[in-house]
Amino acid sequence: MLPVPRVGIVVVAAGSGTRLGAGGPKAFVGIDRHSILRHALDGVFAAPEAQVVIVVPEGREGDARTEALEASGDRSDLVTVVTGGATRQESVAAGLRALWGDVEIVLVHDAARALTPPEVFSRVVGAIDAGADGAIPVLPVIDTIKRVAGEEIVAAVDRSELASAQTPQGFRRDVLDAAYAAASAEFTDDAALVADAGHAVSAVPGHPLAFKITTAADLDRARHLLAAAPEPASPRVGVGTDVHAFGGDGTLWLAGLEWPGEQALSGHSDGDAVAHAIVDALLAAAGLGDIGTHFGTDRPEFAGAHADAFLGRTTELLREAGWRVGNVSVQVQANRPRFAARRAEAERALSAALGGAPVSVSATTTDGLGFTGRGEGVSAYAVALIAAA
Ligand SMILES: Nc1ccn([C@@H]2O[C@H](COP(=O)(O)OP(=O)(O)OP(=O)(O)O)[C@@H](O)[C@H]2O)c(=O)n1
Ligand SMILES: C[C@](O)(CO)[C@H](O)COP(=O)(O)O
Repeated sequence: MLPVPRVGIVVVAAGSGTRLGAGGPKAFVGIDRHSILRHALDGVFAAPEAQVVIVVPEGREGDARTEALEASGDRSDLVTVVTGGATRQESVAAGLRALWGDVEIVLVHDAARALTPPEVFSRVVGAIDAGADGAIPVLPVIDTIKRVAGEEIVAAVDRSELASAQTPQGFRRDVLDAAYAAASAEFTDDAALVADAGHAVSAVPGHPLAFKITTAADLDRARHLLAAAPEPASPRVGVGTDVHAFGGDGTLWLAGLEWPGEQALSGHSDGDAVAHAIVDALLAAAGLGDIGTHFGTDRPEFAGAHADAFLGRTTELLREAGWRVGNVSVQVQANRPRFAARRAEAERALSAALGGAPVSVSATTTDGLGFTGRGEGVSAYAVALIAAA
């Protein structure tokens, strides 16, 4: 039974695209061989795991499900598709009604911001986790701004007091639900609606790639950016390290094995430094951040989790990004446990967790030097090779 995500992402894609002038709903216009919606969903599914509610024009629900199946890999169980309304706000409201009861944090994201990098989602969730009622990604205003009356320039506006709002815009679920229930006016974004309900909304750094595809020029810009994006060279290598101190509760888990009679390692998970070093090496090779990006302490489902959970999810993340695991080499630096008799067993366990990719495990001591030599903890160093799937 997979854990229910505590984050819900409402992807609003029900707009008509009038300003784009493509003659149909903007979300289904192609940037390249993929639609605006598909590119948006690729970013959503590379973000921390969430329920994904996709809001689309009436009659396009089936197309949206197809896009979602392709973007979500084998996580289509996280996807709900609903029909939008006449305004963005009505579409968001329809999406909110489809959220699961366990969802505590809601991100509302414009499908039109199709190239938004995953780290923007993480920054917004992090701000809510840090206590904000709401948080939105913003960019500084770079043009000189004027106040106008028709064709008359009335005054200059101090751009240092301004910012350009992007999405995903994130909120505590109870705050957003209450604000939408009380809304008595139309707002162009959810931050304005929540602020009108009396809540403070914080700003986090946005990203230039999170621009909204509104006009034909924006679509050309997106097409040029994707055309210019070089196919990532294959194969690629990554390196990862991890350290954990002894002193944890229960039994030692290391290199995917349980070690009865040995001191346990401490940490948010089971402290398996070997598995965590491999995770960092694989994510580094794929350019997908690091273990904190995807398995931070804000992810309760990984509290106490063992190697198979970490390595299985990492393998999924790589697959979703178009990579497969080539092989991994990892070295443990510790006085205990003694690996010689169980090295092959460890290699089998780690390989199984990586979908069968070959894993070599070696172990060494530091001849009494450093914290590992004093028996205070364990270090692990991993190198990973990945290739285009
Ligand atoms: N009734 C609407 C209107 C907008 N949106 C979504 O809200 C986001 C921002 O809206 P915008 O960029 O204005 O999209 P459109 O409304 O399609 O564009 P236009 O205003 O040019 O018609 C888009 O992802 C759009 O799909 C929506 O879900 N439902
Ligand atoms: C929500 C939004 O993308 C934040 O900048 C923007 O307000 C959408 O505005 P639009 O008028 O619906 O394009």
